[in-house]
Amino acid sequence: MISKTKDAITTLTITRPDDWHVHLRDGDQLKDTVRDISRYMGRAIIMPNLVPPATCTDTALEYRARIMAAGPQGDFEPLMVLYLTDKTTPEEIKKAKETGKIVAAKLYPAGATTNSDSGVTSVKNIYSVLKAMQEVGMLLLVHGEVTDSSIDIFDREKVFLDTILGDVVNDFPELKIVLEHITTKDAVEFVVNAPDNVAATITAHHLLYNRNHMLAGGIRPHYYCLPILKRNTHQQALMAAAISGNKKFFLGTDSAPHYKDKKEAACGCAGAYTAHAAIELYAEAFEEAGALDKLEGFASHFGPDFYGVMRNQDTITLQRNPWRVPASYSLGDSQVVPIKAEDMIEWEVS
Ligand SMILES: NC(=O)N[C@@H](CC(=O)O)C(=O)O
Ligand SMILES: [Zn+2]
Ligand SMILES: [Zn+2]
Repeated sequence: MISKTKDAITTLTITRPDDWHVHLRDGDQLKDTVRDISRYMGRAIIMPNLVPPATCTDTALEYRARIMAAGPQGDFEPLMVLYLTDKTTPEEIKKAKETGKIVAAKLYPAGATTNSDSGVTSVKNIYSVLKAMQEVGMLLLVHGEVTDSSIDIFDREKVFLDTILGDVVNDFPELKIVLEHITTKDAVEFVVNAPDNVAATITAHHLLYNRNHMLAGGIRPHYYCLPILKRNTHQQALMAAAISGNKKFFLGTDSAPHYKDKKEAACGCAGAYTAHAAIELYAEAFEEAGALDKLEGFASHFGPDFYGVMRNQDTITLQRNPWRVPASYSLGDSQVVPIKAEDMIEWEVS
């Protein structure tokens, strides 16, 4: 439901959204990340790239218990994910699935991103695991970048699609696959042309920004994330996909906090924090594209439909009420600098 005064839309009520890709970290950071994610998200897919990673059923369930102990608001439900390694077994997949609390497993090519060193060194090493996932109906979530140092960082997503993911899609026709945080026109086309068991998440920051925001007029480390921001033509292709109404594209923030001093460093960490204003940032992007009416499908319908779970039954309301984002938020015993720090956000969730 949309209300207008004169021409501007002032309130927007949508089915409660879910976040299909988020990093909550662990330890004393959980009180902060869990507070933010559970403000209005119904459910979230919790990424397992902890130190050490959540590679088995027991560690994933223990992590879930720590998230619940951090005191989420409302009926927030964390959906857990197993971190795949070369050593993951089909038996572990079956055990995880039987818990009902672990809904997916994550393929990190070893070395591709933050805390991915224990990831998979060759997708062939996990073919028996992918077969088991296909059989039991567990989703495969993919960080889609090659790690070959000879491949330019701006090409790593496309090369992954061409040399790795295409074969996986062909070899496992019944396996549900989510290509996470897509960043290129090539990825949009790959997903559009793939069968219905292949979908993708899109972050708010890849809709709002391109590599100029990170690199023109000074280097801005808080925009540095992986896959890296691309040129504006790719940003436009992502926006077109997000507002297309195509059910294969849905919300996954990839909100990934790192301490301020770890970002503002000679060798800064990859990851952007957006959970302080997740749906608000998407609303800005959709409004800029003149497509606020497409936000609900993307944020609240297509994700649960693809995962095969019920849509949330209640709603949230966004109001036009511009507010200034703080310079930083507390994160554990330190600080995180959020996206749009000290800048204005147009929308507020009431
Ligand atoms: N996206 C990022 O730049 N970083 C994520 C890892 C990931 O999702 O690839 C993180 O955990 O910090
Ligand atoms: Zn990733
Ligand atoms: Zn991520």
